Amino acid sequence: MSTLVLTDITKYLGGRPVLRSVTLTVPSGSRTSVVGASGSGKSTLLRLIAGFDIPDAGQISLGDTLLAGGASTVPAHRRGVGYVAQDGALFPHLTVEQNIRFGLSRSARRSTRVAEAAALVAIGSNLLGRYPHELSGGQQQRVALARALAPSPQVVLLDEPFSALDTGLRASTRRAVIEALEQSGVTTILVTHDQEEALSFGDQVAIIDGGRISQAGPPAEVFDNPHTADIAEFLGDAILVPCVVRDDVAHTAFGSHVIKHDHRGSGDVSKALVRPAQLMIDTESPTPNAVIIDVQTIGAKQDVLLKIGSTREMIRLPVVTAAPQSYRTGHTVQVSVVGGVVIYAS
Ligand SMILES: Nc1ncnc2c1ncn2[C@@H]1O[C@H](COP(=O)(O)OP(=O)(O)OP(=O)(O)O)[C@@H](O)[C@H]1O
Repeated sequence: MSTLVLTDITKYLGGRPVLRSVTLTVPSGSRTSVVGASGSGKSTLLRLIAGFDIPDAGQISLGDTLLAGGASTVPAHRRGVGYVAQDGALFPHLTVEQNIRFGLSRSARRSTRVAEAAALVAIGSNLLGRYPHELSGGQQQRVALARALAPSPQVVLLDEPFSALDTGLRASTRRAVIEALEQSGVTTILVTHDQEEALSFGDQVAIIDGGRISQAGPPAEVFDNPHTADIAEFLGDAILVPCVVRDDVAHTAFGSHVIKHDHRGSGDVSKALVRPAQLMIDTESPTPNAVIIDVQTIGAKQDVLLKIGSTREMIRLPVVTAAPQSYRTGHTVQVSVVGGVVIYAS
């Protein structure tokens, strides 16, 4: 078993706490993404797991082995942890084959491990003799993953491995990497500042903010039920509208809604989270509740700015439409919400 457990990890750098009481469990063979803004502590967390640095407090264990935080620390090269850096960090003077072989023991070098690892990341034998500069960015990242997987590590750490790739290559490389990780069954942590990447990567997403994990759980659950309004906004387009709660129903300028999750705590004034995908616009309704303030057409998409009811609330809504003329500045429409809302204290 290679379940990775971080317990109460704290790390100071330059006299400042960079990680504060971080607790996270990554079950054996599963994938977790850690997402946070620049400087939130993501790379520091990976460095501690890899063994490049040690925590000031807390423990890191892998299966039954205490890696850090005990009487002694297991050194990086004995941890069974592979690491893939942002730019792949391939050795430029070594071929693909030599790069993948680099971390293998003498006996493993003679085995079929190099060919297996290359095949796992879909690097064909025709590329094995090439040097890194003769590969595309996506191929370089896949070779870097093959090099990390070749020694059969228990854990692989990916530090923003797709961020240097352009959009199309990024999506295809990500799919190839996920497939290779799935086949190898290795426990994986990916750190990224890209919310979509984090939400689509694995079994668990952990949000890190100012060195603390603010929420962790299955991606669909975390997206559906962000514990704070800040997390809701961080994870994707969020409309937060004032609401009044009466008889366990949330009343907003859009109408009345079922409350899916209530995070008001002791606060009484509240706001409701609505995702743009929940909004329906009816241009023919006899009971309009919003007026179109501005429309911008970008190809098949329209960006519609609406003023809701008699409030001062404005919302900007991306709409895909086959009939762009439906939305005109000054027209009234009815906006309704499909599904329930999550509410927070204001
Ligand atoms: N050696 C160091 N000495 C002092 N402060 C450091 C050191 N290394 C990192 N920091 C600080 O620790 C904080 C967390 O850094 P870290 O690199 O872990 O963040 P990150 O979330 O990975 O950021 P990015 O997405 O920009 O790579 C930052 O504020 C950074 O300035």
